[in-house]
Amino acid sequence: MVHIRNLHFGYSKKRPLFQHLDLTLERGHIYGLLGKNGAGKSTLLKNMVGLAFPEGGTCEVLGQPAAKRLPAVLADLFFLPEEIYVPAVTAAKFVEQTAGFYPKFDHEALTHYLVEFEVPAQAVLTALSFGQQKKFMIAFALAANTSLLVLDEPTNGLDIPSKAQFRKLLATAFTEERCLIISTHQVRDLESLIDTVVVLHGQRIVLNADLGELAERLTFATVPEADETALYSEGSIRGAYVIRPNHGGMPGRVDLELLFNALVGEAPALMSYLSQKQPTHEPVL
Ligand SMILES: Nc1ncnc2c1ncn2[C@@H]1O[C@H](COP(=O)(O)OP(=O)(O)OP(=O)(O)O)[C@@H](O)[C@H]1O
Repeated sequence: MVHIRNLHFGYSKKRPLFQHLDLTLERGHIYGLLGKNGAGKSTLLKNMVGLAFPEGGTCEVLGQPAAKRLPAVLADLFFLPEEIYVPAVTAAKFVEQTAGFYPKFDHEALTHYLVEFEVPAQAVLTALSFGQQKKFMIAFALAANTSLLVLDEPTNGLDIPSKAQFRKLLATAFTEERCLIISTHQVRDLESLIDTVVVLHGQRIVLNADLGELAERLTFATVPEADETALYSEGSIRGAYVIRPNHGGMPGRVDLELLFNALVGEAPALMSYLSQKQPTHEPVL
């Protein structure tokens, strides 16, 4: 679905944002793209959807260079940017004017999503609150039914019930034919939704791993004191949060926040442990 090889990109020559960046995304997965503020998540997504152009390397989407922005590719991908701008028309008018660009657009699904999100369908879009506008666009993005759906910080501006609703609707709209990538720096918003975690750090992808596999390989715990078995530890008022190897125990919950902190803190023991085995669908570390 998305094949990025040896991507080089920077807004200025002096400050490259990506160097030797590789990433593969496949159908049937919901990817969570995590990275610190300014790591380049939005920029990476823009390269994928043909709104930023690689300086070196290749970025292919649906078998075509993303930068070509071929109509057939654009009809089968939807990109929802972090900042949204809606026109001063009703939802119905917006749908009438734009749904035609997406051959698989599902009008019934849109009605259902708008009801679930409690977005008034008759209102002029610019008269809606920012959160309501965002929910309208998320509903539209899901209903467009494209093979590739790229959502940049979709939960920004959503209240707590809407975030839960967002996770529910996304899970409903997902099929094995689709590939979803969602960026966030609010790691907890994606827990229980994504199946694969992608971490962007230091100009490259430092992790692209299946959550089930991570749960089999790692355990996350709070202990009175970290010992030498910890691959990574972080002090807390209750003791220490630790990541340890899971030696054949039951897979538990992956603490995405702790894992993220470890990866961007460049925890060498964890990096080395994870690199010992090739994950199923992308080189890690
Ligand atoms: N159009 C642009 N022109 C010049 N620099 C830019 C442009 N867009 C982004 N940048 C810079 O590129 C870097 C990465 O920005 P980007 O928005 O991709 O990061 P991000 O990981 O999405 O951040 P955040 O989590 O804060 O949204 C930042 O230093 C930013 O200032």
